[in-house]
Amino acid sequence: MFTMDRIQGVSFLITVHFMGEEAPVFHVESVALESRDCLQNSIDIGDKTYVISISDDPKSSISIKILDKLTQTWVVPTVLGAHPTPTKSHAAILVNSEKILIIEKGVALNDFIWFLEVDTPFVKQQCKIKGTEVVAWSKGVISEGHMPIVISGPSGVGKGTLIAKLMKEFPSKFGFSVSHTTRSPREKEIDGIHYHFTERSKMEQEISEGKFLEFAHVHGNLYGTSIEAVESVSDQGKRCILDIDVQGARSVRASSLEAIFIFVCPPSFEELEKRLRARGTETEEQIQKRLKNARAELDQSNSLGLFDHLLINGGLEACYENLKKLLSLDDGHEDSNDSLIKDGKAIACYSILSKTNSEILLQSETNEVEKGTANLLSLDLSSLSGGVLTRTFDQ
Ligand SMILES: Nc1ncnc2c1ncn2[C@@H]1O[C@H](COP(=O)(O)OP(=O)(O)OP(=O)(O)O)[C@@H](O)[C@H]1O
Ligand SMILES: Nc1nc2c(ncn2[C@@H]2O[C@H](COP(=O)(O)O)[C@@H](O)[C@H]2O)c(=O)[nH]1
Repeated sequence: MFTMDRIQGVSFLITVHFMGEEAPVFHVESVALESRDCLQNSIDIGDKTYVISISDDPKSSISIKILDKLTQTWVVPTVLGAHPTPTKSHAAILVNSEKILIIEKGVALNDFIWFLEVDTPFVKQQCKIKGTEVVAWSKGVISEGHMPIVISGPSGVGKGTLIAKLMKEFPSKFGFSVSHTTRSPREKEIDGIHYHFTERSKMEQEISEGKFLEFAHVHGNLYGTSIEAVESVSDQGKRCILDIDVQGARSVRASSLEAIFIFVCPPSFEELEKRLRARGTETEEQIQKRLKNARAELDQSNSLGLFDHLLINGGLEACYENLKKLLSLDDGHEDSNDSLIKDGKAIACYSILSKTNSEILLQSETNEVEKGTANLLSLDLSSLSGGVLTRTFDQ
């Protein structure tokens, strides 16, 4: 049976402080830290205590037990998601009432930050579906530069064309989230590459099993993004691109996947119709349906807090350049943490130094300075709750 993997997409910004540069800022308002690097950590949230222990079972690296303090009963929850790499020592700290941050020691540098989701919307939904206590692992992704990108816009506006250009120019940086759909393949579409073409009943079954991050009825068919589709892109160390409709974008916004949301607009409705017809992939009836839906999607593009960027696809080259600009790909910009992330072989040895409402500060315990890696890492907690991104309107 398919086991559900959680998305490695709960991302947060990390500021890297190098020794010998700015003196580190210590926060007077830091909470007293109860976290220790050890085999077992326990975290209190409301009436529950979450006990996080190194497991004897080699299949699950860390085991979770929950103590209900009112009834003094223990529950072993259903644990969803790809588990952290087995390790000998970890530290845990409460981020907020929804998530516990786990810092693993002695694992690859790109694999040491994990969240145990205990009461996120995703976990609440899964509790309802399964009728049991549920917790879910999600992996911390370092920096906004690795956040998945959600691209929406009316049918025929050029989303697929823009994505294809991006993937062609940056094949090792981006990976496409292959959606499932119940629509029939077009002439040149390949199963598993453009879509996973599937039967409605099979897809509905998998949706009910919680295997989908989002799904929507679009132009008379069912479309959806499986958790595995996003997970398999991040497993390749690539930034995931999702081409989904506005309903799907809304669902992703409400999920625990931190992403950048871009809406692509046509220069005019007439031009949209022209492109849709010129593509020649739909019947007249389907074109009419897609144009009708396009009006509704365009109306929703301004929904408060939904899209971070609106891109107008007038001239293709100009629009593509704007897309690259807003993804900081135009100026040789290299993410400040890339040196840290690329070195998957380096071993993490960070402990939790301080926590405020807005950040958690980690300190390296080894002398990483000579190796050129970070001595202090600041985890920006504001981006854990949706990340306020600047709203740009590109022409
Ligand atoms: N800027 C542009 N100027 C003119 N034609 C364009 C432009 N961008 C894309 N096109 C053309 O418009 C048609 C629709 O583009 P595309 O298939 O990429 O749209 P889409 O938004 O992915 O549609 P759908 O949501 O239906 O998959 C294609 O034939 C493409 O070559
Ligand atoms: N909500 C979702 N929408 C999706 C997904 N995959 C594609 N789409 C959107 O569907 C329309 C039509 O696509 P087409 O390939 O039939 O032309 C388009 O707007 C896509 O963005 C998905 O997984 N979820």
